[in-house]
Amino acid sequence: MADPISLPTVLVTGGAGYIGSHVVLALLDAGRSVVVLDDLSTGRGASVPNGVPLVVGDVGDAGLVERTIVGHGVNAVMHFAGSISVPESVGKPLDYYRNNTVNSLSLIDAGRRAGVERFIFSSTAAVYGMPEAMPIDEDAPTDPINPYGRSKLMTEWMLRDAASAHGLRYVALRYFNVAGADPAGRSGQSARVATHLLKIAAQAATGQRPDIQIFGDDYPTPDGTCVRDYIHVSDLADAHLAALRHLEAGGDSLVLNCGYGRGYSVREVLDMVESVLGKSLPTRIVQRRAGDPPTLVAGTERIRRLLDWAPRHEDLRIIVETALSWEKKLSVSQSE
Ligand SMILES: NC(=O)c1ccc[n+]([C@@H]2O[C@H](COP(=O)([O-])OP(=O)(O)OC[C@H]3O[C@@H](n4cnc5c(N)ncnc54)[C@H](O)[C@@H]3O)[C@@H](O)[C@H]2O)c1
Ligand SMILES: O=c1ccn([C@@H]2O[C@H](COP(=O)(O)OP(=O)(O)O[C@H]3O[C@H](CO)[C@H](O)[C@H](O)[C@H]3O)[C@@H](O)[C@H]2O)c(=O)[nH]1
Repeated sequence: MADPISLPTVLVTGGAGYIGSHVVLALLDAGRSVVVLDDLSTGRGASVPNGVPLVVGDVGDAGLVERTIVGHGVNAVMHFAGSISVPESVGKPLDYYRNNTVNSLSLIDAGRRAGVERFIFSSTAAVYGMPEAMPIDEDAPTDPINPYGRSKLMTEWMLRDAASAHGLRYVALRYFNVAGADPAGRSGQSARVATHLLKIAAQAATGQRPDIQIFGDDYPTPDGTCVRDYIHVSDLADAHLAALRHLEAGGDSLVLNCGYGRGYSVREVLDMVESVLGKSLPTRIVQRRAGDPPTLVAGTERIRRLLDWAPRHEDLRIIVETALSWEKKLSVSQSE
């Protein structure tokens, strides 16, 4: 294990949220020291482990960011803080450009002024829009179809240009469908407003909603429902550590997909939920949701090769089991 004294602290923005909290755990497990900056707009203070400093504030507050970097001896930033709902971004585009693009600009610039040389950014498969060829590799055209995807792609561009001009190096990770929970039960998806398929299914499984809507069963896919590449959140966290090690070893800037390269349909995911539960759940076929591509599957050759990343939780059953265990734990703690 690395000596925590000899390695600089990592600033994790959005570390009180779903994915950020799993990355904080992975960093601690690897013996790294961490400081979290989060405004708790969707995250929970309780998701930040005891002993990890939590700075409550806005990632767009450049003075606060610089003081945090200098005060904690930070030399790498992992940037998760942002707004994440595609449909909300269509109704409130300027909020998304402000929180995702403008605040990222402020963070990158504050980091640069304070001497941060390594930056890892949460990007998204939404930058590809409606791609034709599957699996999607990183050289596929980027053509996002909503403000969320555009707000993230602009941040990738800012990082690319800042890297050329100012010597920082970065890894932009384009996540596909993140799901599951820490296998040790320390964190999980705790969003107050659920939109993701597996979170919705977990809420139905724990009696928090009467049924699950399936958004369309007339897509050009084997069973008519949309196909997605679900990646376990702890494997995604490992990818962040691998990206950090890559940058710390002097590696070049990279843009990488994060997925497994294998797709499951909505029905297949719900079948697995029912198999794990040992009972069926009420489902309803409703209209297609606007903006859903039929199939999104990541090309993963690049991340496996360049980061030497080897996922440990690739089995859909593990993703579903960990998500359900977390939801049970959360619903018990919320009812207490
Ligand atoms: N969940 C997914 O499937 C998915 C897919 C692709 C990309 N991403 C990206 O991953 C990142 C993390 O997503 P998540 O699912 O953990 O969401 P989340 O909402 O659980 O986490 C976001 C965190 O950022 C914080 N935050 C938001 N705006 C902030 C601000 N201005 N200043 C400080 N903190 C702020 C929130 O309080 C929250 O803790 C996001 O950037 C998201 O766009 C997520
Ligand atoms: O109640 C639900 C919820 C979802 N779905 C379906 O399940 C699939 C997965 O939907 P999610 O909302 O879980 O995830 P998305 O594929 O829409 O979105 C994910 O991928 C996007 C990129 O395309 C963004 O990165 C986004 O943040 C990330 O969660 C979609 O076909 C959706 O229509 C349902 O049928 N019923």
